[in-house]
Amino acid sequence: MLAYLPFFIEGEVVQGFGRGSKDLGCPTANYPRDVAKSLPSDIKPGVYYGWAQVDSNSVYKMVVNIGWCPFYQNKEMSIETHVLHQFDKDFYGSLLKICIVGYLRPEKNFNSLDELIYAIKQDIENAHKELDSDNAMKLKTHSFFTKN
Ligand SMILES: Cc1cc2nc3c(=O)[nH]c(=O)nc-3n(C[C@H](O)[C@H](O)[C@H](O)COP(=O)(O)O)c2cc1C
Ligand SMILES: Nc1ncnc2c1ncn2[C@@H]1O[C@H](COP(=O)(O)OP(=O)(O)O)[C@@H](O)[C@H]1O
Ligand SMILES: [Mg+2]
Repeated sequence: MLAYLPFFIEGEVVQGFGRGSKDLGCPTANYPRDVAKSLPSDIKPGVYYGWAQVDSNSVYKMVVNIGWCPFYQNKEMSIETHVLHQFDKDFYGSLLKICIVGYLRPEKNFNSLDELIYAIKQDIENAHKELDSDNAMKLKTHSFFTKN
């Protein structure tokens, strides 16, 4: 787990591996490699939940996967945020700010894509619940999201 939660990250949204996560109903906004490299070295890979803001727009709930995606065996660590909001269009090139509030589970390998999709659905449900707590709600209005 991140020893220092809440943890704040900001950076540009770039192209990922284009594995069609949109087809899975779960697009993930990827950060550039240098943002992943700047994370504390003792970070625990896994699935976290928190708040996300694209440019200076509204703050929404999110789930974020930090790690190597064992199902796909990525060579580099990535940070991928799925915002729990239906956007009208893509936002590549935008500034994405996230506040990581809590930890859900370790990254896992799966026997099939369907099992990965099911796990992500559970993560989204759990994130929704956790983020309704008073302590989590306080971070939604943190100055990180209001200052420019
Ligand atoms: C909430 C969430 C949980 C995830 N959990 C795992 C996991 O346990 N194992 C894994 O290999 N990948 C996991 N992933 C990452 C997916 O494999 C990843 O989003 C997919 O590779 C799409 O990558 P792309 O954006 O580069 O196309 C998770 C992604 C999200 C959003
Ligand atoms: N709710 C959402 N959460 C995250 N990204 C979204 C969302 N809706 C649209 N997008 C767009 O989809 C892109 C990610 O799609 P994805 O299939 O994961 O492709 P890539 O492999 O390039 O990351 C994001 O960069 C963003 O522009
Ligand atoms: Mg992605």
